[in-house]
Amino acid sequence: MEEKGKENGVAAMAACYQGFDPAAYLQYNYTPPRADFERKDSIVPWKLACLHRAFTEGDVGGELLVDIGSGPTLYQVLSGCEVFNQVLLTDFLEVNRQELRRWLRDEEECNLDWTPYLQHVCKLEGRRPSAWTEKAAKLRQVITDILPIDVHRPQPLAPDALPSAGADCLVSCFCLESVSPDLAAFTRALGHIGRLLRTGGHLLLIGALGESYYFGGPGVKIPVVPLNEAQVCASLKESGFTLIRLEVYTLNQDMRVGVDDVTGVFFAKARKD
Ligand SMILES: C[S@@+](CC[C@H](N)C(=O)[O-])C[C@H]1O[C@@H](n2cnc3c(N)ncnc32)[C@H](O)[C@@H]1O
Ligand SMILES: O=[N+]([O-])c1ccc2c(c1)CN[C@@H](CO)C2
Repeated sequence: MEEKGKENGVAAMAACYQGFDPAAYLQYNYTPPRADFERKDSIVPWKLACLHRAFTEGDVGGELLVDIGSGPTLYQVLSGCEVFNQVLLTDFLEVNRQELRRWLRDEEECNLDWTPYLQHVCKLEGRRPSAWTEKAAKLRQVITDILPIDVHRPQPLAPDALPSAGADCLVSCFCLESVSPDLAAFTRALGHIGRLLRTGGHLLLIGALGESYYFGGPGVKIPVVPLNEAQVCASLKESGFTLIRLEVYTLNQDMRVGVDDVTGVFFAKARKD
């Protein structure tokens, strides 16, 4: 595609995000039924189990974990914060970075109570649920910054954001396919974030399958690149990753709540060649 065409597509996506509403987004996706810790078929417990296993099975380690496109959510680093000494959160929008800062500073006006999430991950770790306060303290200790990011730039972060060797591990959830105008841009963005990761470092990627749109707030309809498993695998390979494991969750009717048309969720663990 012509350079102009690529820039127009990316600019159009950025315009869609101007109406993104963190509180609504959290309400749509991070409350029951999609986040019901009593339901075996709920999506969020499935994601937390994938992340817990991936962070704790022994091959992932180092100093620095970076979360790409954090949005207003913290769940994606609840297991990783026990493995890395430093965690960086990132997002394109100031409203999301503000939401995360509010939680970090333990301010009242957070739009979601993360306690059930902290308690659930403590349980996965074999700790008593009341250890959630220790996990919250650990998170506040290891998250050292919340940075602006644009995955469509060859250098998604500010030049001095990372050590020269890069991050030891990246996690990214529902970002690339939700911010890219098409599959080619998705794959390019995957390559851009791959450059933030050291050789041999791990990427934990969660994303939507078969999704063509989602609501980022009331009336804020955001287009999504509809992905299938084969495309995810091909894009990872093309971007210099070796796939270690791919897991897929298929939504049942109860999980389709009208905020998107997602049909499945993938979890990929990969290593940078
Ligand atoms: C669907 S949300 C995912 C949020 C969170 N990671 C989760 O798991 O729910 C997509 C996020 O990508 C961010 N975003 C939008 N454009 C971006 C870009 N060009 N580069 C990086 N992130 C972007 C949005 O601000 C939003 O927080
Ligand atoms: O069920 N979930 O846990 C969940 C969480 C976040 C998102 C989805 C589903 C589906 N839509 C994406 C945006 O493309 C955002």
